[in-house]
Parts: sequence; structure tokens; C-alpha cells
Amino acid sequence: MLFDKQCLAGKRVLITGGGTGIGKGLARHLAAHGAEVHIWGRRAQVLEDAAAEINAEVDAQRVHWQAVDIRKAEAVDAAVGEIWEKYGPLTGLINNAAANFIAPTKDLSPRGFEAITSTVMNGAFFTTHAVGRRWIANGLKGSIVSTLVTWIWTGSPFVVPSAMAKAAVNAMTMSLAVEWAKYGIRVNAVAPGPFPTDYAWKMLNPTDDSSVGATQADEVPAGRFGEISELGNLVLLLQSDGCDYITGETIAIDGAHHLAAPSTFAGLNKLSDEQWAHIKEQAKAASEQSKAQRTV
Ligand SMILES: CCCCCCC/C=C/C(=O)SCCNC(=O)CCNC(=O)[C@H](O)C(C)(C)COP(=O)(O)OP(=O)(O)OC[C@H]1O[C@@H](n2cnc3c(N)ncnc32)[C@H](O)[C@@H]1OP(=O)(O)O
Ligand SMILES: NC(=O)C1=CN([C@@H]2O[C@H](COP(=O)(O)OP(=O)(O)OC[C@H]3O[C@@H](n4cnc5c(N)ncnc54)[C@H](OP(=O)(O)O)[C@@H]3O)[C@@H](O)[C@H]2O)C=CC1
Repeated sequence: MLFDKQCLAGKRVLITGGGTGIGKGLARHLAAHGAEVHIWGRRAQVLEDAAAEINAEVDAQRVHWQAVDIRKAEAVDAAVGEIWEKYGPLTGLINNAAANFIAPTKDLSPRGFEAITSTVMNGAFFTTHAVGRRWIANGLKGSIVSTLVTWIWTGSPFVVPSAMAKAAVNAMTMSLAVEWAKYGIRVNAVAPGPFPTDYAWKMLNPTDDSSVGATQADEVPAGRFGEISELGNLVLLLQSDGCDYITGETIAIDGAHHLAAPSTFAGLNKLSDEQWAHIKEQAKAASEQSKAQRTV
């Protein structure tokens, strides 16, 4: 284990969307390092099973759950209030819940747009607001980390509502970092590349025809998908007291995926040493020819 097993002892962290995929992996990682973790989602059974599984692994009742729809501001506020009363103040929040599907934008209905943006943007705001205003009222510091995606920098066709809403949460991250720094509240985000999870892959890679660069390991310069424990280590650091001066940042964790755009020479990563030697010969020949014609 890279970090001490108890390095997050005393931390109490809420993870939205913590019953599945990346959120569940983060819950497991933080609980394994001593944190008390609260997980939210809309499916009680999924949450109960996830909490029981992780509690058995850590041999402690460290993970608690509540069924909450983060699109409903009043429900979010009530559920955060319940944590405060029953367990005590949170020390951290991970805005991780999301909705997404691929679709041609011209065919999206207003309700389809709303289903995604209200979860990603409104949900992150409602949760951040409910937690942040309690920290400020109680004079407590805290750490907020949102799970974004590298589309905040590149945009992406066919997932426009997701790219728009994630960009909005990036704007929230930068804005609140400045507004809330004086209260000791840090606001950061992570921008993962592809980390295959069950539901996301059903939504984003449902058929062979829809298998494209965004979901293919061989399009990642690092040559592989991300592992949730790597993301866990980054989030752990941001939730610890070890880097209090980091705020307002969105940190990519994607094996350089988003930088390897088709407009760059990223594809040349596939060339062999022999091919590079040939390229050098060709270029040198062209250069020598041009040098021979120089008159000054
Ligand atoms: C570089 C990195 C590469 C990988 C990047 C990955 C980045 C991000 C990934 C994610 O965010 S993955 C998260 C995936 N997880 C989820 O989506 C979980 C939650 N999802 C859901 O609840 C549903 O799947 C939902 C459809 C998104 C929303 O469900 P909800 O119950 O709120 O809505 P519905 O009533 O079912 O539908 C509302 C509206 O939307 C239309 N719609 C639904 N699916 C589609 C579709 N596939 N295509 C087009 N339209 C769709 C549906 O028809 C409704 O509209 P109307 O018909 O009523 O107009
Ligand atoms: N997997 C990947 O490659 C990448 C993922 N991400 C981001 O990581 C995060 C996790 O994604 P991933 O684990 O792959 O996908 P999942 O579908 O497994 O996770 C989404 C979670 O959000 C919860 N959720 C959705 N809507 C709501 C709601 N209205 N209220 C409360 N909870 C809700 C879901 O639970 P329920 O349905 O029970 O409500 C589910 O647990 C997302 O923010 C995603 O955008 C970013 C980049 C890459």
C-alpha cells in the first residue's frame, strides 16, 4: 500500500454515485485508508450491497449509505443535514454521480438534455452548496473534489450535454476555490480518461460500431486504461491534509489521452526504430538537395 492504512482516520467523506463504478472504487480506497465514507445513489439495494461489501473488506462499519436523487435540492440538503446530526460534520465531498449516453445532438430531446445536465451540473451544485454552507456556518475547513472528464478541455461530439455540464462544474471549481479559500475550503477536480466501468461502458460503448478512440486502450499514449486505485491515490491525496495549498485545479489522469489529438503527431508513437531511420534519411536527402541550391 502506497499510503499509510490509517492516513485518512478522522476524515468523513461523502461520495455521490458511490454505489457503482468509480465512486464505489473510491469509497473502497478511502475506507481502506481509514476514512468514514457516505455513499449516495438512487438505488437502495445497490448502495446497501456496496456498503456491506466494503465494510466486510475493512472489517469495520465504515461505509454508510442514503438513497438520494441529487437533482432534488431539498432532498440533498436534508440528507446532508442527516449526516451532520447522526455522524458529525463531513470533512470532504466527492461530486462523482453522473448521467450520460451517446446520441447525435440533432436527435436529443429537451428531456434527454435535462436528464444529463441536471444530474451533472445541478446535482454537483446542490451537493456542494449543502455541504459548503454548513462548513462556513460552523467555521470548518473541507475538501471538495469533482469527477470531471477531459472533455472540459477538448469538448466531444455525441456527448454534448455531458461535455457542457462537466465544463460548468469546472467553472464552479475555479470560482469557488477563490470565493471559499478564506474559509479553508479547497475546491479541486480530477479529469479521468477511460476507466472501464460497467454502466458507463454500456452507455458509451454499446456496440462494436460505437467503439472509437474515447473508449479504446490503444488510443491512449500510455497504452492502457486507467486503474481505479490510481485515481483513488490522487483523490486520497486531495482529501488528506497533505496538500492544502492546491485549490482550483482540475488534474487530468488519462495517460496523456486528451493531448494525443489527431491534429498532433501522436500517431507516430507506433513507428519502429527502422521506420524512424528511414524517415531521417528521407528528410536529410531533402535537406541536402535544398542546401545545394542555396545562393546565400
Ligand atoms: C475520454 C474519456 C473516455 C470515457 C469518458 C467517459 C466520461 C463520462 C462518463 C459518464 O458520465 S458515464 C455515467 C454513466 N452512468 C449513468 O448514466 C448513470 C445514470 N444514468 C441514468 O439514470 C440513465 O441511463 C439516463 C438515461 C442517463 C437518465 O435516466 P432518467 O431516468 O433520468 O431519464 P429517462 O426518463 O430514462 O430519459 C430522459 C430522456 O432522455 C432520453 N434518452 C434516454 N436515453 C437516451 C439515449 N440513449 N439516446 C437518446 N435519448 C435518450 C429519453 O428518451 C427521455 O427523453 P424523452 O423521450 O422523454 O423526450
Ligand atoms: N468511466 C470512465 O471512463 C469515466 C468516468 N468519468 C466520471 O466518473 C464518474 C463515475 O462514472 P462511472 O463510475 O464510470 O459510471 P457509473 O454509471 O457507474 O456511476 C454513476 C453513478 O451516479 C449515480 N447517479 C446517477 N444519477 C444520479 C442521481 N440523480 N442522484 C444520485 N446518484 C446518481 C448512479 O447511481 P444510481 O443510478 O443508483 O442513481 C451511479 O452510481 C462520473 O462522473 C463520470 O462522468 C469521467 C471520465 C471517465
